[in-house]
Amino acid sequence: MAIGTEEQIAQWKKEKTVGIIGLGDMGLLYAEKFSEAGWNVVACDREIMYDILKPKYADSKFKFVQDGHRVSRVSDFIIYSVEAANIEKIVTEYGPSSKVNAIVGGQTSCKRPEVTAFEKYLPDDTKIITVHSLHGPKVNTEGQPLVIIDHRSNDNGESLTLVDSILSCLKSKHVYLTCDEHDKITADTQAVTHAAFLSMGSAWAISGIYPWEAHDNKWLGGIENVKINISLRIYSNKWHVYAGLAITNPQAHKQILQYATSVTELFALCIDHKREELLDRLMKAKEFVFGKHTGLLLLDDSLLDEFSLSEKGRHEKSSVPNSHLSLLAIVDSWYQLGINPYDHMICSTPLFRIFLGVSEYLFLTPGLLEQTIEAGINDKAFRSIDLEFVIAARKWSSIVSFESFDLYQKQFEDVQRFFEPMFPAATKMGNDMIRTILAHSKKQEANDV
Ligand SMILES: NC(=O)C1=CN([C@@H]2O[C@H](COP(=O)(O)OP(=O)(O)OC[C@H]3O[C@@H](n4cnc5c(N)ncnc54)[C@H](OP(=O)(O)O)[C@@H]3O)[C@@H](O)[C@H]2O)C=CC1
Ligand SMILES: O=C(O)C(=O)Cc1ccc(O)cc1
Repeated sequence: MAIGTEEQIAQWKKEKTVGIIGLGDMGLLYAEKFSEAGWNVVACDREIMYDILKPKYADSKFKFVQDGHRVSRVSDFIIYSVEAANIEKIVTEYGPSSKVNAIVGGQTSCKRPEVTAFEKYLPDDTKIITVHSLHGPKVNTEGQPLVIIDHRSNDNGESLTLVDSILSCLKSKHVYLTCDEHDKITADTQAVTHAAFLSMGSAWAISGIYPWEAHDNKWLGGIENVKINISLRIYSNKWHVYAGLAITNPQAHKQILQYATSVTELFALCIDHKREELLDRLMKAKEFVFGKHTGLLLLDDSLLDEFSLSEKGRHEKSSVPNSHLSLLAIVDSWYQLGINPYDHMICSTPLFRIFLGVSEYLFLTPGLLEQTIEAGINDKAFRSIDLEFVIAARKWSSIVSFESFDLYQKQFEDVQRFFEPMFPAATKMGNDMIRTILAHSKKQEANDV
């Protein structure tokens, strides 16, 4: 990271303006952080919302204006923090108002469509340096990966130094990539992670199950708490974030399809009682993904026992062996696609790291994988929910490959309604759980050095 000298930054804070178009969760996070750090910030939301939102931002440190034209005209670094599906339309509208020589970027989760819109609609004098914070708005920005893509600046790093300096107040880890490197990595990491947790939520909802309440202790214990809390965390968010990330990234379609295929094939091996074939396939996947693993595990199951959404779950310890189809399938997908998930750690979201952590725990805890395979083959207790999980994984994959934002929204919101009453408790529990996991993984990193 090349940030300016103290004097240079102090001077820039007097002269330069940062513009934010779209004051949703991420835009507001940036506007508040930058203005608190002493930068001049001008921000807007949808024009028709101006009068309604004006009182809300009256006491803010940033200046709230009517629309993206007013942001663009005065800003030296403009960030579009809007829905991915609307990026082209919004850049068409405000792009031509960009200040001469401004640096323009965005926060959308897939960069090719965003950069294509910038190339098409921004004046030639503008520079394109775009960003992506690899975490949600409720996560502490400190130490999280922040991707920066210097796509068009041609000024020997001068614009990049300004951008790095502005972003430095987030205290994130700056990761420099090209647009296509970014989209490939996020397809490998985020898109498949979301597909798995979305499918779990769909399967529970369609079966009318609140897993933390199940009388037969099927979803008790640390790994189960992770599945429940992360799934509910995703469903408590806005559907367009996940839809945009998966649908607009062609590289994600292939990964999500492979995940659905792995889920289906592993389930078929279980119900056909093809034990040897299942074992052989999972051992190959284990060797490919975890063969070179040394040191401590990212996660410890017992660390997570207390994060149950039910009183009973926090106190009772006797869980039943689960077939863990969702976790077996992710490791199988990585193997089938030749992806080493550890290669992407530098550029990973908290949810991806947690998903890798529980998969690693399942495959590397002595005896657990064998117990899981046994449950998958012989225990009928999880059959019906596993069947719903297979259907859900395939449904999500079809929706993404048909690029249907409408179906995505409908499918997402159906499940969202089912879990809605639990969101306040799940958000609190999920935040505590993620904080514990992140603190634990920092300790592991220190131990591994
Ligand atoms: N949430 C997350 O965890 C992360 C999201 N991202 C990405 O960042 C972007 C923003 O996400 P997020 O903040 O969560 O989403 P939000 O929906 O909270 O924010 C988007 C905001 O942009 C507003 N908007 C829409 N059209 C315009 C316009 N023409 N002019 C000005 N504002 C407009 C929206 O208004 P309205 O609601 O009325 O449409 C909304 O307030 C998305 O592309 C998302 O994929 C990236 C990292 C993390
Ligand atoms: O951590 C995750 O995967 C999240 O769900 C939050 C998130 C959503 C969209 C992004 O572009 C980046 C992070």
